[in-house]
Amino acid sequence: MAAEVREVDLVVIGAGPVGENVADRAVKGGLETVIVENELVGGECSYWACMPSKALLRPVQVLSAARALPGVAEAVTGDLDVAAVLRRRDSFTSDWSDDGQVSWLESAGIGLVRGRGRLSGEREVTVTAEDGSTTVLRARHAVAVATGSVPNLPDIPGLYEAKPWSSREATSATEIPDSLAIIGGGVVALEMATAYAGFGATVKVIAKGGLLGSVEPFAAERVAQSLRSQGVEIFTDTETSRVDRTGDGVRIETTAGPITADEVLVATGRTPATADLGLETVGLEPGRRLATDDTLRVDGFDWLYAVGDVNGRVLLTHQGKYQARAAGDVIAARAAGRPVDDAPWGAHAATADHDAVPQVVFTDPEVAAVGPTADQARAQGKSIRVVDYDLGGVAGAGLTRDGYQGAARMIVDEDRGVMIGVTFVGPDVAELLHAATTAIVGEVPLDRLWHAVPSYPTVSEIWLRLLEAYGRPSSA
Ligand SMILES: Cc1cc2nc3c(=O)[nH]c(=O)nc-3n(C[C@H](O)[C@H](O)[C@H](O)COP(=O)(O)OP(=O)(O)OC[C@H]3O[C@@H](n4cnc5c(N)ncnc54)[C@H](O)[C@@H]3O)c2cc1C
Ligand SMILES: NC(=O)c1ccc[n+]([C@@H]2O[C@H](COP(=O)([O-])OP(=O)(O)OC[C@H]3O[C@@H](n4cnc5c(N)ncnc54)[C@H](O)[C@@H]3O)[C@@H](O)[C@H]2O)c1
Repeated sequence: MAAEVREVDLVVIGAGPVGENVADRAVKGGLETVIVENELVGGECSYWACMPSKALLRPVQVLSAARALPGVAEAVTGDLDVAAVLRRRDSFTSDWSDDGQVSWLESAGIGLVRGRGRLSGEREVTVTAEDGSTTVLRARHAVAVATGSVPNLPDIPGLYEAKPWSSREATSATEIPDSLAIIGGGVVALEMATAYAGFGATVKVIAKGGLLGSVEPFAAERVAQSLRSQGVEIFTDTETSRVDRTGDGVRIETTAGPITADEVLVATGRTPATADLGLETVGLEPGRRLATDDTLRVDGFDWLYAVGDVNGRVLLTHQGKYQARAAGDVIAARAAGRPVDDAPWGAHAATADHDAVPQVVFTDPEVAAVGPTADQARAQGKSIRVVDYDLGGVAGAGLTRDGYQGAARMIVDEDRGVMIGVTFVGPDVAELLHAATTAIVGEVPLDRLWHAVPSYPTVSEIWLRLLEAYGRPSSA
């Protein structure tokens, strides 16, 4: 069967949140654009990651909040209705149908070609559909790779054969096992430990190092304490040497002794999805991340872009979509010969990837952080001052729940008089984060920040307390 050949301005491989946004911006910039998708339009985030995981976590957090509030606690007499929680989760994944997202592609003027896309030479992508038919897509201007990432499976004897869960099975489960062991101590591990413990499963976390390595240690410690208080067993600095599926579950040999459970979830990070992408046809090594400049153009190419998880810059949906806006716009600008604004903080540069990446870990308590931790800032050679404050001491926090426990840290760059990093840990801190991101990106001087008055009595009063603890610069 002869391959169909099509020529368009831009070919995007991967219709996750990032690929969709690259395509949308490029179409808005005047480019004829086709997107290639092998599974579901919407990608990992929509069906097996952000959306279903947060849909699983929210009821657990709400129940915990209700139980912490006298007058409300008395009204909550039962446990979670797990079947109802799973049904609500299904609605967020549209029952794993991408009809809605396909309609959106159509309305946005983006062409869709279903199948596995592989580079087959300069500016060329060959798509193999499920029925084996092929389409050759030739790009007049650019190819953008937005194929995301795949879970790591560590080389532990017996693990592959034991058919462990990945985050896909954990986020799409239709039944909750009585017990779940989790290998890994990162974000996926602790969010899923929170959800499954909330559903009544016995959860054991096996981390080869510490927990939540990317956040301030005091925040990770509070999450660990809370999980332990819910009955989650946490083994840190624990190596796994073997995994076997037994008649009634799994048996995991570790340096802390054997651990048994009905299921085992492996949450040990992710690898850029470049193994089967035809990278060798353009002189690149398969399996590696595609390193880019700040306009998301792959180093050494003038037509190849890599956006989102696949470039390994930041593995977060919102940051990938931020990159996508820059990439779609710059591809369109370069194609039309319009000026490119790739200076730091310019319209075509993903500068925030380096200095101002916000992330919320939706555990209970939540961790919300942006910018470097104190250790990271010191390692960067910055002259910093660290300001800590007890979040539970803020009037709004006390109103939010009785015995509110939380902490806040602000990191100030003493040479510039601006904050560069903020961490909150506590119930419902997620929505506090954007104010911090705004102040960091805007490089708002601390003496001006005193004029941004938080409403009373909200949790946002933490900003005033942090500034007071630092001291008003003009009155020093
Ligand atoms: C359990 C979990 C929870 C998460 N929660 C959050 C969260 O709360 N907030 C957050 O910001 N981030 C979260 N993340 C991270 C987030 O999911 C990713 O950063 C995001 O999905 C990256 O988007 P992407 O478009 O780059 O890749 P993906 O979403 O992985 O999309 C890539 C798409 O490309 C397709 N594809 C791959 N190869 C090919 C090919 N050769 N041909 C055609 N199509 C191809 C795939 O099928 C997929 O649809 C979570 C991740 C996990 C695992
Ligand atoms: N709320 C959110 O923003 C959110 C939620 C989930 C996932 N994510 C993103 O998805 C990505 C993947 O999450 P993740 O938790 O899988 O990765 P991660 O990088 O957060 O954590 C990986 C964990 O696995 C451990 N590990 C690595 N190799 C191991 C091995 N061989 N044996 C045992 N343990 C090993 C590490 O020590 C670490 O604790 C992250 O980059 C994260 O930012 C974000």
